[in-house]
Amino acid sequence: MYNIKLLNKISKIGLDVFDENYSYNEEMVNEDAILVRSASLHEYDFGENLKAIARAGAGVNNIPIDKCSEKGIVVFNTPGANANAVKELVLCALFLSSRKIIESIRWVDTLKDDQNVAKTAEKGKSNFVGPEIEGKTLGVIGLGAIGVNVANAAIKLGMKVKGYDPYIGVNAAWALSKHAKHAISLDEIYQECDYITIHIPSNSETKGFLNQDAFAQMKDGVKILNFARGDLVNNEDLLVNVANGKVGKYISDFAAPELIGQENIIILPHLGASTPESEDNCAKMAVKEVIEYLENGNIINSVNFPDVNQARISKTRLCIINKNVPNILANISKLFADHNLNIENMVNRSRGEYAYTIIDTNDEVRQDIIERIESAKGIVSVRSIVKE
Ligand SMILES: NC(=O)C1=CN([C@@H]2O[C@H](COP(=O)(O)OP(=O)(O)OC[C@H]3O[C@@H](n4cnc5c(N)ncnc54)[C@H](O)[C@@H]3O)[C@@H](O)[C@H]2O)C=CC1
Ligand SMILES: O=C(O)CCC(=O)C(=O)O
Repeated sequence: MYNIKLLNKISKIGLDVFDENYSYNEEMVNEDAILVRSASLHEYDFGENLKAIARAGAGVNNIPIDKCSEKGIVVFNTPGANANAVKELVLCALFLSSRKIIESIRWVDTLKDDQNVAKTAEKGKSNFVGPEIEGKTLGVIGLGAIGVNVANAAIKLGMKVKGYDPYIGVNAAWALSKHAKHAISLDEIYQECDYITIHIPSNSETKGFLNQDAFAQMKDGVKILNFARGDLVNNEDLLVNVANGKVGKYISDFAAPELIGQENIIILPHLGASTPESEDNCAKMAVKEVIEYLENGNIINSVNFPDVNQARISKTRLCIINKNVPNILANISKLFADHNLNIENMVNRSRGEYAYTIIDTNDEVRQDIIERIESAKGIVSVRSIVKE
C-alpha cells in the first residue's frame, strides 16, 4: 500500500488512475509521495518515507529542488500538460493589452442608471480605441511548451513573431513555426517588439529578468505579458515605466500588493492552467509518473534526476540514488559478485551532482546486503522493489 499526500486540489480524473494499492488525501502522514500544484514546499518537513514529489504543472520554483536531491527525493513535473491552457489565456491577454476592453466594460457598468445608455455608449466609445495586433511584432522570450504554442498561434493571427531562447530543446525547435524569426539577442526583442511575452522558469538566474535595463531599450508604449512567474519582473522598475508611459500595458497572472489597482496594469489570480482540460492532463501525467517510480523505479520527467525507463525483466529491482562520483558502480558490482548475485541488467545515468542506478536481478538481495550498499560512501538511498 502506498500513501500519497495531496497538497492542492488535484483533479479526480487524475486521482482515479491510482488503483486499490494507493491511499491518498490531504492529511496523509508517512507519505511515499506528494502531489502538488502551486503550494510552497520550501518550509515543508520531508519525512523519511518520502520518495517522490510530483508537480502537476510546469514550474517547480515552489519546491526546494537541491534539498530534495540531497535527500534522494525525485521531483517530477508534467511538461506541456498545461501549455494549451496558458497559451489561450496569453492570447486573451494580447487582446486585453491592445484594445481597451476592460476599461470600456468598467465604463459601461457605470451607466446603469442612464436611460439613454445606448446613445451614451456610442458617444463614449471613442475613448476606448485600441490597435489591432495583426502585422505587429510579438517577442517571445522562452520557447518551451508554452512559448512555442503562443508563437505559433500569434503567427496564425497575423502577427510577426521573434523568439528568443538560447537553450531551446529539439522538440520545441521542431514544433516552432518556420515563420517565427530567431532573435539572437534579447536586445533585438526589446528594441523591435510591440508586444513582449515571457515564458521562462523562475530561478536564481532569472529573477528580475525584466528590469530597468530591459525597459529602457523597449519601444514606447510596449505591451508586456507575464504568465510565467511574478518575480521575473522587477516591479519597482516596472511601476516607474508604466507611470512614464514606456510600458503601455502590463498584464500578469501573478498578484503583488504594489501592482493592484494601478492604471494600465491588469492582474489575474494565477489562472493560466485553470481549465478542466489542463487540470486533468497535469494530474493524470503526475499520477502516472508517481506510479511508475514507486512500482518500477522508472524516472520519467524528473527535474532533479536523470530519466531512466527500463522494462522489468526480473523479480528484484534495486533503485540506487548516488552521488555522481567514481567507483560507486565498481563497489556495488563487487558486492554483488562477493555474494554470488547475478546482475541481469544494470543502468546508470547521471545528472549534475547525482546519478541513478537500476539493477535487475532474479536472485534474492538480502536486507544486510542492501544495508551495506546504503552505508557505502556516495550512496544517498537504496530501494528494493520485488515483483511477486
Ligand atoms: N500561469 C500559469 O498558470 C503557468 C505558468 N507557467 C510558467 O511558465 C514557465 C514556462 O512553462 P513551459 O513553457 O511549460 O516550460 P518549458 O520548460 O517547456 O519552457 C521553458 C523554456 O524557457 C527557456 N529558458 C530558460 N531560461 C531562459 C533564459 N534565461 N532565456 C531564454 N529562455 C530561457 C528554456 O530553454 C525552455 O525552452 C514555467 O516555468 C512556469 O513558471 C507554466 C504553466 C502554467
Ligand atoms: O497548478 C496551477 O494552477 C499553476 C500552474 C503553474 O503555474 C505551472 O504549471 O507552472
